[in-house]
Amino acid sequence: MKEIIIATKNPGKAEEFKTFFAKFNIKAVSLLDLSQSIQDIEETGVTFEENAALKAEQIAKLLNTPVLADDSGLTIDVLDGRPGIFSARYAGEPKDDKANIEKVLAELKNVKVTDRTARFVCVLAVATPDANTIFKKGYCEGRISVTSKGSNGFGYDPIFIPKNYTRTMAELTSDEKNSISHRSNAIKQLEDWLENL
Ligand SMILES: O=c1[nH]c(=O)c2ncn([C@@H]3O[C@H](COP(=O)(O)OP(=O)(O)OP(=O)(O)O)[C@@H](O)[C@H]3O)c2[nH]1
Ligand SMILES: [Mg+2]
Repeated sequence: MKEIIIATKNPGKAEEFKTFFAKFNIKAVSLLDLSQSIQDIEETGVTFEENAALKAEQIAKLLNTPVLADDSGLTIDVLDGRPGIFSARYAGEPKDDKANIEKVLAELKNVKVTDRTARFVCVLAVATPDANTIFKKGYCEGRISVTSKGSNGFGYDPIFIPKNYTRTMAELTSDEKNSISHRSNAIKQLEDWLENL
């Protein structure tokens, strides 16, 4: 079976990549699966693209093999796009999904339902040792709920209601999330590349 390294230490993302790539008969191996410990890559970029490239290119160089990285986040219109590239650590170090959710809900406390529009963004970068890095971008439109609901998924899923749904992303099954998510919309654009892997 073909394999690809996914430069992530986020177990929620890793699980989603394994499910997507199994459909292409490709085994997705995350940094959590490797026996050697890999240092954290500093995400010093100012865009999703820059951070995805930093992760993919540094790990591709280290392992001398093609590597895919995902930089993603939630952008909320009334917060001028925050938390954006800072989504993982919006409430500070260490990374804490629950604290991030509480911070967002507090910031949107007095914001009415129609003004709570937001979207998830996912940028994938594929780095190979001897070719230019390629990028694909996917979105998922929706709005921020008033309370946190559901226990599937990760991150902000319990407070994100996708467009045309009444349940939060964390109340959807993983198949439902994977059919509409920002990550699946980005991966769909990689299909040709995956077929030639
Ligand atoms: O509810 C969510 N459903 C999703 O599907 C999703 N995708 C991204 N996010 C948020 O954005 C951060 C990414 O930051 P990020 O790209 O730097 O990843 P990360 O630091 O978690 O892991 P790594 O891949 O860098 O190792 C994550 O931690 C989450 O807070 C999501 N939240
Ligand atoms: Mg990160």
